[in-house]
Amino acid sequence: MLNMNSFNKPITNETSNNENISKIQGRGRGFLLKMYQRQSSEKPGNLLSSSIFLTENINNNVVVHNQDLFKRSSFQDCEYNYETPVRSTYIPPEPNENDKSIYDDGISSGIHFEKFDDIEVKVNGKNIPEAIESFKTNNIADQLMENIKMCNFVKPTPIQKYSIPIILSGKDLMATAQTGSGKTVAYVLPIVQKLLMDPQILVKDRNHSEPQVVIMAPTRELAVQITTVVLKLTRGTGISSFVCYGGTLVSHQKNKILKGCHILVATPGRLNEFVQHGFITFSSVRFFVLDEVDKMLDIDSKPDIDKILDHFSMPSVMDRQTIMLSATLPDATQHLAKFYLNKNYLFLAVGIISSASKDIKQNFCMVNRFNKREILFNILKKDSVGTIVFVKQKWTADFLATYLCEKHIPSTSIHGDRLQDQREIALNDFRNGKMNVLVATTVAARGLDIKCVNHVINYDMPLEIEEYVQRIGRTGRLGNQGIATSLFDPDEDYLLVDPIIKILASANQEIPNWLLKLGREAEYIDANDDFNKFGGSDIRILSNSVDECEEW
Ligand SMILES: Nc1ncnc2c1ncn2[C@@H]1O[C@H](COP(=O)(O)OP(=O)(O)OP(=O)(O)O)[C@@H](O)[C@H]1O
Repeated sequence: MLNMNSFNKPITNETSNNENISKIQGRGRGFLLKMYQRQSSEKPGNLLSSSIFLTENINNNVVVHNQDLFKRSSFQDCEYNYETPVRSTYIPPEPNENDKSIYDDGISSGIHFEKFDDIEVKVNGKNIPEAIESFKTNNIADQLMENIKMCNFVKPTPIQKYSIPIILSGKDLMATAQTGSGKTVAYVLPIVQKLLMDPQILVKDRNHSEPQVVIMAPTRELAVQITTVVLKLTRGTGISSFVCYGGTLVSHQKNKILKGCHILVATPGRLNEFVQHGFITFSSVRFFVLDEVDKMLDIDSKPDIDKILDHFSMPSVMDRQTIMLSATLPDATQHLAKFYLNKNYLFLAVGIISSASKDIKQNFCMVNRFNKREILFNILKKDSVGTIVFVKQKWTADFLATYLCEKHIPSTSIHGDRLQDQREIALNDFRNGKMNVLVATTVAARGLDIKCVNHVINYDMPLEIEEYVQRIGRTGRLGNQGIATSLFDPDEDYLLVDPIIKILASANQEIPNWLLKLGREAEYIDANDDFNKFGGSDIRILSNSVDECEEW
């Protein structure tokens, strides 16, 4: 039987019988918990159950974290890959077309929503259509207009003012705007309008189906969220949509896909699986969207995207419309992305490229690896409601969530080793306030639009500045104010000193003296450095390959 006290013993004692001892030295209790489970579960009658954990260790008024963790058999963390994951049998809940409650989950615009209009917008390229000031223009279909009203969208956000006419004009688009500024609607709405204006027969048979729109997202939860936006805007239009993503029962998704859909939202791995089996071909594709394009074209995901775009059935760039968006758009991504776009694509940037939203108050706290956990607890014991805590590793997510539960702070975790139903339950529990804290790895860093997020804490700093911007962007959305607190360990995070200083300066935030000092000591920054020169631009301007550049 497991006693939590055993986790406080030195690691060497805990694992002294284990032949893998050298592997797990330095690991935390979350990791050990799983090792223990693995050992225990091998012995009949010694199964570790959540109820044991519950009764022995947690007071009744505290919600228990990850009961399911104890039932799981597969655990992988970086180099530790003990078992091949089992094929998932999870069937996600079906969206009900008549369920109007989906319209309740959007974030309401905050006090700074009107200030969005003051942000500088740049559009580069030829024949730029005029921006719209209201949704009521461009002959938007009545049913679509009705759906916009149901969403409570009174006027378009700046990215929408420009992207809607651009996409309606048939141009390819690469666009960037700060986190939480309505980029999803910025492409879904004009695509739906175009499908309604020019309907085409849906091609499908018993063996395969051909979506007309493919929207790709890097994470499963984001794909599901995008599908909800699609559902909100397509209600009553006859346009069908489907989301295919990993961690769910393949045969179930296959059957659904073979029924045909106009709009397919997908994560790369599962889509490729269906494409390889011939269940999906792209001959009917009219629109191809890469959301979070910088993530989709990074070293891990690009091969999957290439497979899809190089597929024999995929129409050429001239015969499809390609749209790419992200809040963070490094030059390197632009260099890669231009090969997937028509060469006359338009480049749209709202605000400083890759900058953080000014509605997020960014705090920094210098820590070391030994005092971090206590500092986190001290922050959360004051107020923990609606907090996402980001960590680097999966086991840290489970460990911290368990630790916080022990401290009577209802917490759950989301990371890539949790089964998909567990991930969705964790997210829903956080969304509906059952859990105050969501401890997350990078899987929750991008795109997630959750009403209640007041505070983002970087328990571990990310490796890249883009991820920092994306993580803190889970709060302070749509003109609402939010707080981000980063626990900065100079020994670990020294490479981020310079980019963080620039991000803080570009968002008009106070830069802590210790951070400036660290920057100067490491000679990262020049005393005369103009921090406000942060941000990128359309890469074609540097090479003089764009003929027209207009600024609004
Ligand atoms: N015109 C609008 N008026 C009011 N709310 C809107 C409007 N457009 C979108 N929203 C809402 O804004 C919120 C944020 O939108 P969305 O998630 O698309 O932002 P985003 O820019 O894609 O963020 P991220 O970069 O983090 O992915 C959503 O809750 C959405 O419903």
